[in-house]
Amino acid sequence: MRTTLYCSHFRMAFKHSNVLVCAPLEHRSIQEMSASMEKAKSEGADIVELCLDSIPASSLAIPEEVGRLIMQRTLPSVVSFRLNSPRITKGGCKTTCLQVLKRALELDVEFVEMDYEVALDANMAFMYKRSKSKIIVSSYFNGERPSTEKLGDLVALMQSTGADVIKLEIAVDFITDIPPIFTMLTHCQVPLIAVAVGSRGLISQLLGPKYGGFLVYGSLEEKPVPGLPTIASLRQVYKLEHVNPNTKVFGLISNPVGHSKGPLLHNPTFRHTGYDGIYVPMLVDDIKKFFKTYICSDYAGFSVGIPHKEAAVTCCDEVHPMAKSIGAVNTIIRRPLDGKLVGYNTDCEASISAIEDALRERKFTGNGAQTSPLYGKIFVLVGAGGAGRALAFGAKGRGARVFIFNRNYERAKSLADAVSGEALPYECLEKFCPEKGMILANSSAIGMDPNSHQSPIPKESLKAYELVFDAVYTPKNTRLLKEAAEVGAIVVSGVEMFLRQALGQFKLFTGGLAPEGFMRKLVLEQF
Ligand SMILES: O=C1C[C@@](O)(C(=O)O)C[C@@H](O)[C@@H]1O
Repeated sequence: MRTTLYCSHFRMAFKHSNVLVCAPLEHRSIQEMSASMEKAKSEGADIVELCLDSIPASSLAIPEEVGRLIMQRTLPSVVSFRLNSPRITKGGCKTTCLQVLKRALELDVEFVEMDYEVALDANMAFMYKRSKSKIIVSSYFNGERPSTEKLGDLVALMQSTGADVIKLEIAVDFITDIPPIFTMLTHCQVPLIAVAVGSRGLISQLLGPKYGGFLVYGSLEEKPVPGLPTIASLRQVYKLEHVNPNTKVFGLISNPVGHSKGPLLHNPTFRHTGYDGIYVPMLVDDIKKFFKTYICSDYAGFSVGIPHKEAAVTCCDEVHPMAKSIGAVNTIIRRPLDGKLVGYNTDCEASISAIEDALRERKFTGNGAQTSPLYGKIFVLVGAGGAGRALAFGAKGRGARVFIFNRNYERAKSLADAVSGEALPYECLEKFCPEKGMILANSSAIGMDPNSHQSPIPKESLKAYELVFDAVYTPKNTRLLKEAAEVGAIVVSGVEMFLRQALGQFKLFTGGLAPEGFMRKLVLEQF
């Protein structure tokens, strides 16, 4: 009880309310660590972890240097020296470990963190009982997926060492390995830090405050760590101080996922509209397994990105007729009424309306206000994945003649058959020019960061097109769009499609209206 009270008082002492953001600092020298502490402070960290085992023992002068670092700290600190941690490849030296921790305890640094094995050392227990420092006792699992029961037993043992805070770090291979960590956080009676380590572990940090985690780790802007959010994103994008046990979780299921601007758009919009939600990137390998694992009603809605849009159809209990005919879902809602997963496609209307508006606005000479400017046009589509399907069905629905080019011809053929279009071998794209003034739409990932030097088609061939659209939105101005503009075509950026599909999603997520002006302004600022 004393500990719990202490910890909540400790948290309240911070300017950022109930969520502590901790920057773990791993460096080869005390000087670098000191400099990083200043950066962490300026980026908005509440606390730093001085990971002293990351400094080679030969260059670690204890007690002088370590003492100086602690005494001159400019942020509350955790001094850690782990024998069993992801940082150490050869295994740390126990003598050095004990000397470092002893020095930190003598100086009453705010927190001292040690491995469970070290905490069992009678000498150490004696020392930490005489210090004002709070003790974090930690355990690290690599390769093993401990069950919730095993974790529970371990926490009890760790607690019996007199720990004030327990820390569990579990290396995960898949996002579906994370839920036992959330279960532990929810049920644990002592202050607990429980995190999944690795690139698939990100949501264990972002959702930690929902489940009552003691703190959240964030990396420095200049030293990103896979699976750790940057401190800046925690402060400016996710604003975890708003997250509470009732917060609804929305996520982008995609692989890769890091390129997405979705979190930058949906999170501020939730706050702007007063909706209690958080939108997080979910690096998913197996979408079926994902939905079998994340069954809680708090996981209220999802965007679906590459390469999962087609497989997503089979994960839903119900699919909107338009998404069904397209054969791709980019939005899934867990219907509050009965918990059923319902799939939609907001890509189709988003992309086609963006193209139509650009034609109407800039060039269209008219075939009647009621008719789509795509009517009767040749619509050349590159790519036949989930986004390609939405474009092909949309264009066909507007009366365009659809031609599909895809590296895998069979996929192009099957989509072409579905929209009564024509599939052609990818190699023919360059010379394809049955008439001038065609529409070109790239739905493949060609040209997406980090491959922004690529384009699906040579510049010379673009002269045959009146309008060129690129579903890629990172970068905003892809090579394809730059070259299309240079040859005089109307260009429509994937950013416009991204915004419009997100507007549709936001309505489905919240059951309310999407503030279009606010979201458009955000998108313009972000890109
Ligand atoms: O294609 C996209 C883009 C997206 O995957 C993203 O990058 O945020 C989100 C999806 O909903 C959408 O259909």
